[in-house]
Amino acid sequence: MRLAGARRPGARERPRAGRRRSRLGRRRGGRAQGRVSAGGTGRPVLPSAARLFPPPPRQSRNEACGSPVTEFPPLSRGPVAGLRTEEIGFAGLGDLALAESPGARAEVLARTILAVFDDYYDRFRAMAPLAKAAFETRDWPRTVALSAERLSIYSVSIAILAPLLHAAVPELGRESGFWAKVEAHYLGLIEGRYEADLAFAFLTSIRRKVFEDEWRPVAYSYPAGRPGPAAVRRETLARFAADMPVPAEIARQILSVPAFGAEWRDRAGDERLLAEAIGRAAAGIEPGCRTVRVEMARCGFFRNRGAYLLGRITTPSGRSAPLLVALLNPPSGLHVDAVLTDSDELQFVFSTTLANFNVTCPYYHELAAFLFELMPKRPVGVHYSSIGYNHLGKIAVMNEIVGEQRRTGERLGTAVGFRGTVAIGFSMPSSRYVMKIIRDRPSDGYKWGAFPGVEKVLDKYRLVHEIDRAGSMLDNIIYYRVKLDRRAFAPELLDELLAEGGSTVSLLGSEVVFRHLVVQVKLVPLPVFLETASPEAARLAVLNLGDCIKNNAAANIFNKDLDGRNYGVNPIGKVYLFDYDAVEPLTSVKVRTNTDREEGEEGIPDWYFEEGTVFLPEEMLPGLRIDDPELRRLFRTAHADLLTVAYWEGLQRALASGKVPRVRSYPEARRLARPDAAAA
Ligand SMILES: Nc1ncnc2c1ncn2[C@@H]1O[C@H](COP(=O)(O)OP(=O)(O)OP(=O)(O)O)[C@@H](O)[C@H]1O
Repeated sequence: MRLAGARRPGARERPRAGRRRSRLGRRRGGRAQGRVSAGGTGRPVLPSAARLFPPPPRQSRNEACGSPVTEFPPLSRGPVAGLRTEEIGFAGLGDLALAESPGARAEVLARTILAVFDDYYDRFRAMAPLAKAAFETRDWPRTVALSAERLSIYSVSIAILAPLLHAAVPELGRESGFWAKVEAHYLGLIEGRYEADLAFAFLTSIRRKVFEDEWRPVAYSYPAGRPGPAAVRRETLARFAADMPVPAEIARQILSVPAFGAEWRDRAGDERLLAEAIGRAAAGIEPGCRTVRVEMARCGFFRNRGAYLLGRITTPSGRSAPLLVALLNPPSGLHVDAVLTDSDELQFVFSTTLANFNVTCPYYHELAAFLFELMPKRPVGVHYSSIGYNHLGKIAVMNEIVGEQRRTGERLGTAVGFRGTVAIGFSMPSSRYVMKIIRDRPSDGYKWGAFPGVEKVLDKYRLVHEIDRAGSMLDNIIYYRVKLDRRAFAPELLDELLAEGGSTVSLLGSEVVFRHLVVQVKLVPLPVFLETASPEAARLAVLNLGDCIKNNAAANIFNKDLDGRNYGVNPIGKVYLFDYDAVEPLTSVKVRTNTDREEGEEGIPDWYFEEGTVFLPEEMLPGLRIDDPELRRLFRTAHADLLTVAYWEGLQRALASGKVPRVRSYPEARRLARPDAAAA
């Protein structure tokens, strides 16, 4: 971590944790240089000149619809309401007493695990219709609760069942061949099911938990006995065809796909506007085309206060554009808010930096494949995660990384950019991912006093995975007990991993075993990006950096290490925070100013001695590592509010009172132009 707003490492004093008001604790030389302090800082602060009622937080430039940001959740998860796993686990295991042979016991165990999986999967699937109903009835707290429950239900089921199995089936730990028997029975039981791969992944998760075993990607081929891909695809996508100009009738059919049970504000008007938008997109990809085909996923995508319909527009020459219809349901009624037809814009709506979608379609492979066709710049594994199949996404991502390595023969080496003091980042040159581990101890240059330990840092990464990342923080996939081929590592990296992360990394024959491994999508670290970017791209990145900081804040996430090195730029120019060891709830931060100063003890401001994180917004700019004076000016002008106490305190008040700012996920310009738009 680095100090927010800090100069280059070494250029300023490191704040000490827990500094108190004391003559011994004061700094010499007048002005303290601390922008954000993990411990205390101190010097007098005059009553702030901040306005009592600051303007509401500005909406981010790169976003535009309506998804409320959830509040900062506690680190520990509560039980999932109504989960029957424990009940089922006990009931199933009762039959073990009757089963005498190892084969019979293995079968009972396989059936028990499958019953728990079925319970989990039933509940998981029930959540999408519930999310749809919550959207229709505007039950927003329910929507947020469902989204949180959906994220945790898989791991909670496993966490409950694994110790039960351990206690009830002692031979699990003793007899090495017993698990193979369980697996063989289980495979027989799930054969032919559509969700067999998910069921199998569930078994391996249980196995990993029971054995505290190393983790290995589940390579499970499509099981036979369920509809083949073509048949399923026909069921997954609805198809429409029309002559140009596109008639409103086509739009009517598209809007009927999820059969919304809510009152429309002006359905006929929406049908007309949607048809026009489709026609414009078709003409855009093939000027003068006479006909158009539209394929729509036969489901609704629900997230926070929004619902989305997803499809593709194809012209006679075979050119195509994605189609995303964004709907809102405010008290004035259900309506189409925006229509998007650009892949990069869709990519942002489907970003895993936002909450997952609840999707009313069970065919997750076909949906993930369709999403990949529409947004090919994102790895396919990430598409599974964006529709809530995080575990399959996790497997797909690991398979992709292993596949990338086999295909390119590249080796894992230290990631491009600054070496972290807390983490070691590594990747392959053409990989789409970065992996990292947390060091046993921070390296020189660590600025935050006592190191809280590897687990506490991982907790922060887990926390960010579990919240709505407000379109501004990368998701983290955390693997436990994963092993990778030793030959994939550059020797210097391997030496560093073993030396600096010995409690996490070890060698096991030809494998490197990790107790934890964080994987994120690879970005270009901001300072590296700015070194080579065109002036236009650099300007956009600097503007997006400000938006990113604002969206972090709207999610109640404050990165006290406000240093440009912790932010990265993706292929479509968006900026995200990727380093989480210095994140804190914004509501716990003390926002202070240097400009208004009370007479304090020997000219030292009171905040210098305050406990906790003290943040001086006016001093944040130097730390962002925007070296070009023109770009710095641009940031200062476009994001002047970020440099004020009023902005941050206003946001803190909004968060504290539950008035959580909305995060928008598509550009304002894509909203449908209506005569009543101002009123909406
Ligand atoms: N998602 C990512 N995309 C690209 N590079 C990354 C990513 N995550 C990490 N890196 C690289 O790995 C390095 C270390 O990662 P990270 O910033 O998380 O470490 P850290 O020790 O927490 O940093 P700090 O010392 O600022 O606390 C980064 O400086 C960057 O070069």
